Amino acid sequence: MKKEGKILIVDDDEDILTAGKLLLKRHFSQVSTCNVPEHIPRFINDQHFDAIILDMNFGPGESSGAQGFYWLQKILEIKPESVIIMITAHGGVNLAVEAMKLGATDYIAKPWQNEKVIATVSTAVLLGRSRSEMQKLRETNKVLVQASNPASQQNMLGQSQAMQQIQSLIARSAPTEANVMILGENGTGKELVAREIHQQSTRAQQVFMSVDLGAISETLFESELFGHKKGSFTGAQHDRIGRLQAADAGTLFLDELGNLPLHLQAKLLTVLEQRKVTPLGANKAIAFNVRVVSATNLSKETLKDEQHFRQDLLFRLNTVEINLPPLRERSSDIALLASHYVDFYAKKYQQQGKAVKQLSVDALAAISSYSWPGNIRELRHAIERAMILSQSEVLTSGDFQLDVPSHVKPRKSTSTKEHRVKAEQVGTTSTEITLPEDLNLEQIEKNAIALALKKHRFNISHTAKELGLTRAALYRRMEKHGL
Ligand SMILES: Nc1ncnc2c1ncn2[C@@H]1O[C@H](COP(=O)(O)OP(=O)(O)OP(=O)(O)O)[C@@H](O)[C@H]1O
Repeated sequence: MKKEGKILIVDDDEDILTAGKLLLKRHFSQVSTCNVPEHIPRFINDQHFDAIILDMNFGPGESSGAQGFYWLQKILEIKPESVIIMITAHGGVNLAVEAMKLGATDYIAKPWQNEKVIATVSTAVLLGRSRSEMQKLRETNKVLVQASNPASQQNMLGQSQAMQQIQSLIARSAPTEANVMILGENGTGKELVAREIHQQSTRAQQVFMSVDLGAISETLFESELFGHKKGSFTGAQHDRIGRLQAADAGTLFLDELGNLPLHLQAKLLTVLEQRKVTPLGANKAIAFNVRVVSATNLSKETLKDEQHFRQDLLFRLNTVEINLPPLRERSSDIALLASHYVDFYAKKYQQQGKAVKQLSVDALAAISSYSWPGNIRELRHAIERAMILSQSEVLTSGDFQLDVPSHVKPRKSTSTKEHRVKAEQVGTTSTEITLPEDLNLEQIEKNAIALALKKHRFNISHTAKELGLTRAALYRRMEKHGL
């Protein structure tokens, strides 16, 4: 039976070409021949060959091998992954050895033995196919890396003294291999800082792998991070590479580190110390090389409390510590951020006929004095919401309704059909939700999420927990409702 394999034979001797083609055609799916070496570039540029069989000498009386060496190098220049077998004259082993030093894979000595030729070419074809597979994977990997570090990523804005210090800390620590821990409330921009560190590091061309430790269930922790072998647990139908290995050579961003239970902290520490990971069901550890950037909204005090966080893991991760201040402590950045997001959403909603272009002076004053418990994420959402709802070109303070989100504000209605739920029933202190008359489920969901976000000061993990959702599911719903 014929094997898959595309082979090119290059020789100026027509008898060799005919004999080679007849022999190999019986065993491989495609055999092409070329009797003029100058045509090689056209052949290999036009199509892919798993193996190329190349004569050592072209032209009568030639025996130095110079032309063979020349074309060998030329092919490798055009397609470095090419697998080349040299044809040498009887006794030309020394030349073959030279050729292999220059990158040839093997050689066939003339006169050849058919079985030996088939065996040599079969091995070369296998090698050629795996090299081109590798090449494809490398290309795919490049695209994925670019997609994971999009150029369109939001720039870090902020000119306050605090932000200038953060920028300087990033610039100094990014080019080193030091592990960095970013502390800050939810929505202060920890992930943005992590991406910035990656971008300014020597690993910028490699992958940025984000792992949301708050979103991975305890049972899946090992399989997600370390990977698993097929059959290692019920449902493991294929081998799967873990995130640590997938991040190899790049930056591993451990988000929501504070959500990791103590026993999993121990496991994480072990693999980070050993820089080796054993996938579930495997018996061999695999080395990996990552630079770790982590983030948490836990306070320094909580992190230093052994009941919450292993101190040995803390010391491993916080070689450099970056403390992102809440937005209320850098309110001089609010105007810049707000005008950036007004422009951003003006472009986004242009097509839908939204005319908003700027903030009024009173709007700017209102948002500058608000405390923004959800930080920049809340500011961003507040601007988007105001722009969606506003009918005019200028946003006023009324468009923001900053003390309580507009959709959970009590209405002064006396309708007997209106159902009111006291705030205590959903655990808030002062807000009363008004359920709409038609009990529209979408609206109720939106209200519940907005209320829970506010209650938990935009802490995504706590909000998700209270709502009985995963963090990822909560993010999806926030996106859907424009929250
Ligand atoms: N300095 C900044 N300039 C512009 N946008 C910012 C800045 N910081 C944060 N943002 C925006 O605010 C939002 C929240 O940022 P990010 O996700 O990085 O915060 P976080 O601290 O990691 O949040 P969480 O703790 O909830 O995961 C994002 O939309 C981000 O683009």
